[in-house]
Parts: sequence; C-alpha cells; structure tokens
Amino acid sequence: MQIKFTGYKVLKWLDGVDSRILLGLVFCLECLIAWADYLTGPLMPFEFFFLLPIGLAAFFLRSFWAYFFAMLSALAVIPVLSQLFVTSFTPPIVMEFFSRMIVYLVFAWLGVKLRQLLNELDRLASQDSLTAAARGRFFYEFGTAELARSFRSKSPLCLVFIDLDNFKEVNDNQGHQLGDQLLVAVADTIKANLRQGDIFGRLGGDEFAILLAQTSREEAKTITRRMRENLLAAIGRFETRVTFSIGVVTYLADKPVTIAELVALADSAMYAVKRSTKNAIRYVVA
Ligand SMILES: Nc1nc2c(ncn2[C@@H]2O[C@H](COP(=O)(O)OP(=O)(O)OP(=O)(O)O)[C@@H](O)[C@H]2O)c(=O)[nH]1
Repeated sequence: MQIKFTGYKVLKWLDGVDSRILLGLVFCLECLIAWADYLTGPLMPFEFFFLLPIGLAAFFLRSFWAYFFAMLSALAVIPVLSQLFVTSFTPPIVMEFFSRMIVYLVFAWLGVKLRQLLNELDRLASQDSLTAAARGRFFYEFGTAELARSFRSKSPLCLVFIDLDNFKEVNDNQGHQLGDQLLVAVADTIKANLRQGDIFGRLGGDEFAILLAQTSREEAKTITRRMRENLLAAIGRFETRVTFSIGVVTYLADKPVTIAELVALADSAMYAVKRSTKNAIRYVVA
C-alpha cells in the first residue's frame, strides 16, 4: 500500500514537471546510457537500460517522443557494434539494429497505451458516473491547486454553490429515473457554460459547485446570472417546481484560504437564499 502510494506521488510529481525540462533530462539520460554503452563495448549488455528513457518519454511526454527515443536507442547500437567490424553496415549490425528497433518501438507503444489507460482510469475514478462532474474529493483536490495558483498570481477567483430547490418532489412524483435525467440536464447545462480552467464538481445529491478560475466578482455575476437563466430554460421541459438557490463567494487572493473554507462560505450564502425566497443568487466575499 505504502509503495503504491509513493509510486502515485512520484507519478503526480513527474506529471507536474515542465515538459521541456523533462525532455531535456530524458535526452541527457539517453546520451549517458549510449555513451556508457559505447565505452564499455559490445560485450557488456546495455539494451535494458534504454528502456528507462523510452518508458519515461511514453509516460510523461507526448507519444512522439516515446517513438523518437525508441529509434534513438536502436541507433545507439551501431557505434557500439562497429567496434567489432570494419564497416558499420554489416549484416549482423543491421539485423541487431532492426531487432532492437522493433523491441523498443513495441515497448514505447505499450508504454503509451498503458499511460492512456491510466489516464482513463483516473478520469473514471474522479468523475461522478451520472453527471460526469468531478466527485467531491477530486473537486477539492483540483480546487486546491487552482486556489494556490490564484494566490501566487494574485488573481481573484469565485466559487459557486448550486442547490436544486424542490428536487425531492421530482423523485417522489415522477420517479427517480426522471430525477436522474434532470440532474444530467443540469450538469450538461453547467458544463456548456464553463470556460477553460473552470472546475465543476458534484458535492452531494442535488448540490453542485463550480470554481470559476481567474474571475472577478463582476464577471461572476454575469456568468452566474446567465447560467441560472440557461438552467431554468434547460429544465423547462420537465414541468417541475425545480429552481436554483445559488451562493457565490469571491476570493480576492489577498490571504491564504482553503477550498473547504470557500465551499463553506458559498454554501452558507446558498442557504441564506434557500431560507428566504429560494430561486435566487447571493454574493459574498471571502
Ligand atoms: N434521482 C436522483 N435523486 C437523488 C440523487 N442523489 C440524491 N437524490 C435525491 O435528491 C433529493 C435531495 O433532497 P433535498 O435537497 O433535501 O430536497 P429538495 O426538495 O431539493 O429540498 P430543498 O433543497 O429544501 O428545496 C433527495 O430526495 C435524494 O434522494 C440521484 O443521484 N438521483
């Protein structure tokens, strides 16, 4: 368990390293292995070491680089084996080059596929199966990273908390399945209103949260008003009494806060609406 956790942390850490720096490091590693291979001569087997830069490229760089390093690793065999022959293009060297090339390319392809599979598993684990919004824990995780970015760059952000009004009636009167369809329509409408960098999560049965990245209070007002209108229009066909109570907190990036504190503030703003009229938006500042 401990090993798995550490491995996951290393993976996440490497994912966060700038891809140009990582590319440079992988290239240096490749050169180092090729150089050591050349110096130690053809009798010292080095082929397994080349799997390291190929694997790193497949996992943490674009797939192009995995195939690039696979080719480079195969080419590295030529100067090493040339030490045994008068010319570089003798049949044994050409054969060795092609067989290594095939093995390395297959390894690169497997690495790329494995990474895609892990990304897909990550996506499935982080998403709510009904609405495809981020699950609560992941919303907090993604939100924490965005909050840190906001504090560093001193750019404000807003957190929106949306709770459906009278949703229980839909389940009770029209059935759970229709309730599900309504939740999907709500989530799809929210997603259609998101911009690059915004984070959308489902925090409870009929509770959704949106982190509007790099957004001022005034911008949040425009976005949430439009979103509420779109939401009401989207659920019109269900003929229910469902409306939306919405709380919005603006973080001015002037002091450190946690995502849980912002959610709590937006939640209580939403509850203030819920206790009074429902179907409205309340704005507060953190
Ligand atoms: N169809 C469906 N219903 C769900 C799901 N998750 C939670 N619910 C229901 O959502 C309802 C939420 O209850 P409340 O928020 O207390 O009910 P409400 O009628 O919206 O009440 P107010 O928020 O006070 O207006 C409950 O009936 C839950 O059973 C789900 O995934 N699908």
